[in-house]
Amino acid sequence: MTKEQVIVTAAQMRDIEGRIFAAGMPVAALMEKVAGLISDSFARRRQRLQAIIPQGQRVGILVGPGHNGGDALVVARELHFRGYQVWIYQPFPKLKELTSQHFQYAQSLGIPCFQELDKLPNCDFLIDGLFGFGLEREITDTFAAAINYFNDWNKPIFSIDLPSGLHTDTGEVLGTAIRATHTFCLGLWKQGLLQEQALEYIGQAELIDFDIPLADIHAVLGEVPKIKRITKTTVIQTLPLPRSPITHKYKAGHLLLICGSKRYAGGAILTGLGARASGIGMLSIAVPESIKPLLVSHLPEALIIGCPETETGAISNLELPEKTDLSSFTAIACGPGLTKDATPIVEQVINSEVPLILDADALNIVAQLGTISTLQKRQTTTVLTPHTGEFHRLFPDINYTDRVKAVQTAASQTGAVVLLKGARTAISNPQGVVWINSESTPALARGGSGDVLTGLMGGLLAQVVNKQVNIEDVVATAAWWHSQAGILAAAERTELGVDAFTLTQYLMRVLLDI
Ligand SMILES: NC(=O)C1=CN([C@@H]2O[C@H](COP(=O)(O)OP(=O)(O)OC[C@H]3O[C@@H](n4cnc5c(N)ncnc54)[C@H](OP(=O)(O)O)[C@@H]3O)[C@@H](O)[C@H]2O)[C@@H](O)CC1
Ligand SMILES: Nc1ncnc2c1ncn2[C@@H]1O[C@H](COP(=O)(O)OP(=O)(O)O)[C@@H](O)[C@H]1O
Ligand SMILES: [K+]
Repeated sequence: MTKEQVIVTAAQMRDIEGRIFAAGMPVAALMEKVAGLISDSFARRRQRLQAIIPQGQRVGILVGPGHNGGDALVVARELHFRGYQVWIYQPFPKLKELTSQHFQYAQSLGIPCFQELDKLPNCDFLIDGLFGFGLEREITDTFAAAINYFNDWNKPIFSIDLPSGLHTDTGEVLGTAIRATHTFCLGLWKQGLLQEQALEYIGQAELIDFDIPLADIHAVLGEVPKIKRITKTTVIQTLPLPRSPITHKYKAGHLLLICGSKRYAGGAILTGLGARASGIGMLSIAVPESIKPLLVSHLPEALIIGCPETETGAISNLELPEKTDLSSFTAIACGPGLTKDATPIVEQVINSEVPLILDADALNIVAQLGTISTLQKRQTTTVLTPHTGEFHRLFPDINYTDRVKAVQTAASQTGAVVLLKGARTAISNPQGVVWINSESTPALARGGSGDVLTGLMGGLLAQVVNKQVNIEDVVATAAWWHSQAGILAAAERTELGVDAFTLTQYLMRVLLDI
């Protein structure tokens, strides 16, 4: 486990912090260290912003009553000595002791301090140290008004630990919250920063590592924490790289994709292209007979299985080649573009004993058949990849405001690994081990990008399923890879330039970078 993978709640962070202090680290020394690191990072970022804000020397520091405010005051002092024009806004009648001492010292240095909004001078940046992980109740009255006022300034805001007003664990807005352009998360990632509802407030998030001993993290979270961020480390451990020099095509997985209909032919192509990018040894794609020529022209390396079709152009029954049955495949991915008319096909694959990914229409069909009763029958690996709408159809009784809890419940009820898609995709296995994909791009919010993910994941699963890997690690690796391709593509082509086909062309580039 690396520190970049760790995710903590406020209570866990407090316990970890408590152990450090109990071991002898003085609170004031830790605050100095943290604030020094923040000041360095702020100065580096400000330099990068200089092209946009040429003068950029005037900094307003927002100070709260607790140690988040203390951090901010040390940053104020540091920036003052580095030649910035600093002022402080501190409206609270009572401060924690250490914070109060730093406030007194800042005043003695002649840094202007204000309690009222209408007296504040102009500035180029704001640093937000109003509340950190100590915020547990709604912000109201003067303090809420102040936050809204600063948001309206439209200046870059750098938040210390998390944007003031966000709940540390759920990411929900407690009354109102600072809309930061940048967040310096201190020590370990707070769970709230990885929740979708917090995203509009965080801006760019950066972890400030202040050398928390791993032993303290393990003591509080256990040797293997349950909820983690997906990072390159997991991905490198999971990818089927390097390949064995003596492998052959049948050893590198045989994936069966079941997808597409006359109406949704493109979905089948995108799923196939996603699978192609995974490096799969053998790829078979079952589609309705009438779209077979189209698939052949896009994926000449794949075995396209043309199946009999319904009047509506959906697959009516799986007609596999001679001497082949479902057990001939190492994995099956089923769903994109199928339409609901393919119900018998979905029932058939669910009854097989092959590792199975269900997506899109296959999920809607499962919901109609009865999610839990249908999936509990399965003896082998099942992966479900719903977006929020599909999730709701599958699990109408699960509240998904806390997406982490929702995905854990869904996985435990069905015995499947569940991936809940979104801006911050969350993945859980039935035992509640969760991965959160914390780097992505809204460029992916386009029809067809989920089909690419299903193909990619199917291809990975088929290659590694018989090796000693956790299925949730494979699913997480596919999600990470897919998002990184989106990020890379958006960097070169803007957030509007990443259609699903283009996305498939960037998948391989991600691997070159690792
Ligand atoms: N973890 C670490 O290792 C390190 C942590 N560090 C820093 O400490 C921060 C945590 O500090 P913290 O515990 O003092 O809490 P913080 O978030 O500053 O604010 C709580 C204060 O706000 C008040 N308050 C609460 N709600 C309110 C409301 N709605 N409206 C008005 N007031 C409200 C509450 O007062 P009370 O509840 O008593 O009224 C309390 O005084 C952390 O985020 C990080 O920046 C670093 O310095 C070093 C390394
Ligand atoms: N705002 C966003 N930020 C990051 N990723 C997103 C965002 N919106 C959607 N995505 C990703 O894009 C993909 C969309 O999948 P899905 O909704 O199944 O699309 P489709 O069914 O059209 O292929 C998912 O992987 C999802 O996580
Ligand atoms: K803050």
